[in-house]
Amino acid sequence: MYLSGPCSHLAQPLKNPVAPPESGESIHDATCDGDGDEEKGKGEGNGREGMGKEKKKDEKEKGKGKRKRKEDEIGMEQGKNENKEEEEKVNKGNAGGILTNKTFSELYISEFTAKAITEMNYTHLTEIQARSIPHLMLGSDVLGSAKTGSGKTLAFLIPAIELLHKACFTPRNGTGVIVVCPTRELAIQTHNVAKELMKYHSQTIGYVIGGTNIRNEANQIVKGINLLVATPGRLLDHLRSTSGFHYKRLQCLIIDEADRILEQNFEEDMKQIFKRLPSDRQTVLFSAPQTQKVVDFANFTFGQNEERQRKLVYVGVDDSKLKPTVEGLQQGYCVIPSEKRFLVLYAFLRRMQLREQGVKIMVFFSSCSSVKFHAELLNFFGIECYDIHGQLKQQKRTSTFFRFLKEKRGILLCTNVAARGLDIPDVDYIVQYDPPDDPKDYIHRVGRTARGDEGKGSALLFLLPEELKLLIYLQAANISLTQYVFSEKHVPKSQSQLENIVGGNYFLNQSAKEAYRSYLLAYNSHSMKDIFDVHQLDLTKVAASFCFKNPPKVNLDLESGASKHRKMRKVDSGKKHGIGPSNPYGRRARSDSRQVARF
Ligand SMILES: Nc1ncnc2c1ncn2[C@@H]1O[C@H](COP(=O)(O)OP(=O)(O)OP(=O)(O)O)[C@@H](O)[C@H]1O
Repeated sequence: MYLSGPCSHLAQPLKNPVAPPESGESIHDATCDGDGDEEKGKGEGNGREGMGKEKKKDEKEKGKGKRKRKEDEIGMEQGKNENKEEEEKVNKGNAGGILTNKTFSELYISEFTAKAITEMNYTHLTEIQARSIPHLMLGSDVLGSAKTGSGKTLAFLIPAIELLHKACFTPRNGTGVIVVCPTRELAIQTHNVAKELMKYHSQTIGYVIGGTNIRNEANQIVKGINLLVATPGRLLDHLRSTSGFHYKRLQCLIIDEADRILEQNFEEDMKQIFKRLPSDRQTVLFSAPQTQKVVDFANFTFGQNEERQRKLVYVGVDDSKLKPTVEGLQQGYCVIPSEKRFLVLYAFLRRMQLREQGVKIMVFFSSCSSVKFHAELLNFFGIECYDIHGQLKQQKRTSTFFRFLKEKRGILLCTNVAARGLDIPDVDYIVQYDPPDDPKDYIHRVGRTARGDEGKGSALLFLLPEELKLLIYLQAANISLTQYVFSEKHVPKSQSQLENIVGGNYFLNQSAKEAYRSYLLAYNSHSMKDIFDVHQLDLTKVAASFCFKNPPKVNLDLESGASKHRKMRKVDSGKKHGIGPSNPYGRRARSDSRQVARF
């Protein structure tokens, strides 16, 4: 069931009807970055075929209480009713996968979009798509949440493109849809997916992100970009200073990874953005589940507007499922003393590299300096790897990202800048060399693997003995990890043995010191430092992992922090929690029947 013809109208009237199109007017690609790199990654992750045919009734909704609480908080009466009906209508189309039995051909969408979807090899909708697209197409404000890798991008892009199509937007009408993404790479990737979906449409598309030439972007914006993907800071810059930016007819504002937008301290920018954009637009928020932040964000977005809050439709796909990570993900941790961490990482990557079939690995660190240093060191030792972090020039960041995206095998060292939303095909392993900030960060990092329908992957968390308490916090978020122990025979005994293996003699430079310093800083300013035994860190051992025989002097300026910790130590003295390598989740209550598998 496709709607054909360029100007069929929405079931509900548009909020800001646009002027009729001028004949012959169109800019087919208003992409704002001269660097053609983003094109290379186009469609990489979209060729998933083999949609399951097996039909299986979905489990009845569980845990309604939890969702009810969320709904009450932001007054989503309408959403509650519609969700119930939707859940009953949408049945799973494949066991263990993310697809439903609903097909794209059942959607009331234009033939242009339908043709593009077919060419992208999508036939069935995922659950979040099946449940949110109908509401979005009716023009409702929607708050959508579903696990990582479950197809949220298409869920908001398809209705947005249909909206522009039905309203017959032309460049002259300016911007009709804005998609806000928290990171530059995610913005580029979202733009690429939208571009592929809009291949047969006449509407224009572009993106604006920090770190690129603002004047080139402004020139494109002035020509008219109907669907604009943007990072918040750069969007605000254009709203403030690009005089020909025509956004008064904006129909829809979409915010992807909404919780992250608040975390990254974009609140002020977002407030300014909301103030400038027409208030009668449709507003759409998408995020991973398990996050109170999204509810906060809905409150923040709609403020005092009770009417809007009441009408907001909440589509929470995985709220009733206990596990916040996907089925195809195998997850474990290993306890490694600091002086051995690099050696274990080296041994792990070396073994993976020797595998015949290509293996794709992402390794997360807590700071840019650490990524830089470890990339330098691993490349020196003959383990080729890419690196992405916030201190790289945007052009390098973008080109590295797309190179890794295309690789069949390879290693990417990164900070959390690569943790959210990025859809990198076929990542086999996520290694967390430094711990995540909190369970939510953990979920997003491991969400870079096992993506899409029946995706599979593994995640390995490196923990120092001082960091074991983190497992309790993960457990509280229903994330239970298996313990793995590295066989010592594969791990070089010491750094000097490693040097002998590669026959090299590398010199210590400023980057080692920088990395060591930022490691200590990250450790001390970690948002969950309260749960780490920071004061027990043995600096000599930590320094050894950065190739120093003796800890170098670094100025951390942590006087107050240190005394706070000493005080905390007094309060939290002894081993009340009972955590140790043999009992990583701490003392158990009698009723606790958790199983911890060990090897
Ligand atoms: N209907 C579909 N059928 C098959 N595959 C799909 C479908 N929709 C999306 N996918 C695939 O699933 C993968 C994940 O999609 P997407 O990036 O939209 O997930 P997400 O929910 O936004 O994840 P995150 O929360 O990490 O941002 C992509 O590779 C995409 O091509």
